[in-house]
Amino acid sequence: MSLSAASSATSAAAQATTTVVAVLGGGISGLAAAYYTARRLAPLHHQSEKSEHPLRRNNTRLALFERADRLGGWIHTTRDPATGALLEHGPRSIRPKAAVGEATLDLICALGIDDQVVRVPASSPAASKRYLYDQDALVALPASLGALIGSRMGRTLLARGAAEPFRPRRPTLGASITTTTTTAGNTTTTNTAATAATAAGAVHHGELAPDQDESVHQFFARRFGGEIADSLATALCRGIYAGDARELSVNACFPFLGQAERDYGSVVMGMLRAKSPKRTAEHPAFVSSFRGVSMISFREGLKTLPCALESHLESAAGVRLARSTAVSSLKLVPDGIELQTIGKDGSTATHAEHVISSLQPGALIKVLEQSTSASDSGNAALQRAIAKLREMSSVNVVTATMVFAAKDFRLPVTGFGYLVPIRQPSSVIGVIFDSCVFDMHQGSELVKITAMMGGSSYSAELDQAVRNGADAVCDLALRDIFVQLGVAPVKPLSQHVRFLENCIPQPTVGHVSRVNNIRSELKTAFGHRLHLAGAAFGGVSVNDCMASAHTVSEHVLAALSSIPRPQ
Ligand SMILES: C=Cc1c2[nH]c(c1C)Cc1[nH]c(c(CCC(=O)O)c1C)Cc1[nH]c(c(C)c1CCC(=O)O)Cc1[nH]c(c(C)c1C=C)C2
Repeated sequence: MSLSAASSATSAAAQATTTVVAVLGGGISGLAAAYYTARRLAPLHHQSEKSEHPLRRNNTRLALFERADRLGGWIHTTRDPATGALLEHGPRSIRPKAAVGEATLDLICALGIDDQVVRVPASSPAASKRYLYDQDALVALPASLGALIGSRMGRTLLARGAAEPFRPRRPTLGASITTTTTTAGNTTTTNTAATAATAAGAVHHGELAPDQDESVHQFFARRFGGEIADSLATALCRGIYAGDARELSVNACFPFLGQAERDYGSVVMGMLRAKSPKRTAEHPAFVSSFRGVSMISFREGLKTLPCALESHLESAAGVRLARSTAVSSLKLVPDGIELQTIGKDGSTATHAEHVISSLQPGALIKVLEQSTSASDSGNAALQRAIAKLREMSSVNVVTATMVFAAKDFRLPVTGFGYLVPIRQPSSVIGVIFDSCVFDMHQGSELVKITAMMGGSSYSAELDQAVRNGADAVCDLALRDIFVQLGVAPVKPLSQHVRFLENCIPQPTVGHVSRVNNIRSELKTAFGHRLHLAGAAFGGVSVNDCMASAHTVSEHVLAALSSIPRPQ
């Protein structure tokens, strides 16, 4: 479909406002998708100023719809009125590593917020020291080879690691995998038929050709043994997904592990030989200045990034940011998609040539349930997409950030924080030592920690505490934290609790094929005009969200084939 055909409004959409691209959702994925798309549409908009080019007639080239009145989604930074400490209620750091991290650095530079970046050097304790609270003891995760050899965990890991290259590869498709694991003294034997997965398409979660899938726990148990699976693997899955290693997919969560096994027959060998793909930086001097940097944030916290994207888009010609506006349905029409939106001024129709959804699966299902394709086969595909989306799940996380006076409370160790494996009874799944990581976000007279609770281990006890209010949640967290840290109980100066509903999508076993399936059904239902971005479809880190937004934006721009690429 040519751009000119697409931008001439149909009779059905005669009353509708028009746009070339509509973005659903104004979290970091939606903002990044809007930014990358608008940036590439902008040169054409200027070129078309003196012409009758459809983009000129179509004054809005990009519209973003967000149900809330605030943009930024889970990235939410505030200041504690009591102590002045900076509070991150969602993600709190970005890793400037690998291609996705470098792309974020380029974006930071392009947005002109490079002078506000704060850095955590890889050599600092915050970057190099992490702990496990396992079997009633706080143990350091070995950071160096020397430390690794000296530690009990290191010896287990080394013994397993040395044996790992000689362990057999995963059985082939259709064969069954038998895993024996030991959890809290109980031995469980799981016999799982290897899941067949299609290899179509590529998202971050599935750049591999996932011919088979298994849980992260099964993978670790098979390659390194039940002890490592029960301790390290369950803690790792909590520390990234607040999830359960027995349910999460190894192909989706740690694609490089399966790839290493496929390519080299061994994770250890694969890791030793792994080469990260080369990427050409847009701002090479800035990007290379982050060698030896492990994590970054901004002087005023992570909100600096969505706020900069928002102000950039606000001032860009032809871009409309519709806050407090929910999309209620989509309808495939001959030359695009007609969106029904509900805002402060009531219901409106918008005609878009392409739609990028960054909505979470739950919100997308609600929209799709009210939507229609153009044919019976399209509507059947739409129903199949909804059914597959319903198979996706996410978890609720409760965060409790507590600020103490440094004179009353000292952490017994420095570092990033600690994780609690599933086998260890605990009300917290992990604790971040915020003031060790970004000391500039609160004065040196304050100590700030964040307890992470819930996720796949959301308990009745936590639920009751949530119902009883913030003090009850903090009391529950501190009851265990003081014991785990081996310090005397002390009252915080201030405490802040957030209930983050469905905040982390869970890429469970079969995720890669599920996502490929949903994408393909939606292509049928919406004639290749509806595109998916966001953490549930492309990876949970801030970097992944922005990288998947970039990829989707490139697909849309390629589809708008009559738009010339800027020189
Ligand atoms: C205890 C709960 C959680 C902690 N962080 C998160 C949860 C649910 C969320 C989270 N952590 C990571 C990501 C990916 C994005 C990124 O910044 O790279 C997300 C969404 C990163 C991460 N955190 C830990 C590890 C091993 C990783 C993978 C990347 C890396 O190797 O650096 C460990 C970890 N997470 C938490 C703690 C307390 C902890 C270790 C001590 C908190």
